[in-house]
Amino acid sequence: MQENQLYGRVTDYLNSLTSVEDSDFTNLVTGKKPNEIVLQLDPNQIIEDNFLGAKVIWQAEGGGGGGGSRNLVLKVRKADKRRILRPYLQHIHVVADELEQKKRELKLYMNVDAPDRAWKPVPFTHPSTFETISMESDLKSKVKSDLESFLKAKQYYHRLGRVWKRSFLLYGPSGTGKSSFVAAMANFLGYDVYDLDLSRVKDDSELKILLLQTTKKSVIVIEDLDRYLAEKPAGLSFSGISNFMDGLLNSCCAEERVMVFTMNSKDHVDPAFLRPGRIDVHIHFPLCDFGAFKHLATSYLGVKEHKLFSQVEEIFLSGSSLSPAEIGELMIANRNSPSRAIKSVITALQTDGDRRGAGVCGRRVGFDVGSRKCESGEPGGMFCGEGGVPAVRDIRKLYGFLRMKSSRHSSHSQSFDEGSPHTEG
Ligand SMILES: Nc1ncnc2c1ncn2[C@@H]1O[C@H](COP(=O)(O)OP(=O)(O)OP(=O)(O)O)[C@@H](O)[C@H]1O
Ligand SMILES: [Mg+2]
Repeated sequence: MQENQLYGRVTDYLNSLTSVEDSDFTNLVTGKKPNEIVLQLDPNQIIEDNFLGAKVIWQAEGGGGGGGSRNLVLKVRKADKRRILRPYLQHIHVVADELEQKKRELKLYMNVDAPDRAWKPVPFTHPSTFETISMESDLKSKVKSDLESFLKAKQYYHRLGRVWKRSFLLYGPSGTGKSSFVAAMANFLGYDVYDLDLSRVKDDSELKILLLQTTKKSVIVIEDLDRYLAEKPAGLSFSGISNFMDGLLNSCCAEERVMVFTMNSKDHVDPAFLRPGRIDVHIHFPLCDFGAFKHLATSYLGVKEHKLFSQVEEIFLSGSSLSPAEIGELMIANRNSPSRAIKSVITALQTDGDRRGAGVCGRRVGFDVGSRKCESGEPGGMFCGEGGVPAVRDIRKLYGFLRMKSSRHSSHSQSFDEGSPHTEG
């Protein structure tokens, strides 16, 4: 009568294999999340898997009447059995853990004022994902693979005697998608979010305590750090904040933290806060360019081409720009008529957007990985991606910047620099 937990874990593991998708048939069932569809082994279906060079076969055997199968039979060649069986089962446990982590309900913690002075959780239900954020797809893949390699790097960090954390700086004008991107990261990792409001923190020791109270597998976020630092706060010291950023205290008791700091601009921030090691990856969120506009038009209006596009492109090239949030709102408000939506964007670009984009090309769009990139085997520096329009691409190349293709509010080009904050030039 007791559920065999291994059965559930192996089932989750098998349902996640690409070979399920590749097979001639399988079952489709609704998942726990809205609109989620899960592939599920059919009784009598045979699935292949590979592990350490050995082929293994799983067969689900029907358990009569109830629909789902009740037994799973694993077939391994005799010659491979001794070598792979235990590590293979261990591998299934590890993958099942990761899948479980991704399925669990996430929480958003916020630090509250006296008298509690502690984290208060609420369910984290932000719908943002990397798919819903418009951003150069190359950049998006870089961020994803960066996060994935971080997740796998526990031994590596330990060997170096480093705290197992990764820090990101997201910077760019308002409405370019920085906060949405934080939510997308948390959803991607399946991590809880700790949203730290520094203005509610009394002093360095309270900051330390808050850090110690965070749990592993979490994203710790400080929004608008530039604004906070510019106000020259009385309670917190430089070393208090930088120790927090370094996660020093956490080295004894907790790991797997992703730290994210957002800023409108890093121009007036003490470079010591941004040095490699303290911030591993810099991602710039720029205002829209024509490529980003087209991406928004595709997602918000369902329009890939339009006769007004050439006029829009010209306006962008003349130096006008708006944030993805501003353009997105106009598109949502006029979503029933793409022509009207695009005309409203043109009007807004001509009035509110005049010259705002003048710095966009010159100021980069990129994805710079700082020094940490070297640790993961990649050279530090800026990666260059493709733009959407030849003329724009040329300008980007000229400045050596990588531009994000789409953005809505915050989409835009981002620079993802791991390691060297100066890569943006
Ligand atoms: N790149 C983007 N792709 C899709 N939607 C975006 C993008 N950028 C912004 N948006 C939309 O614009 C709105 C505002 O974005 P967001 O709050 O993430 O911007 P922000 O950069 O954090 O702004 P602020 O600096 O003012 O906090 C969100 O509703 C989001 O959906
Ligand atoms: Mg924000």
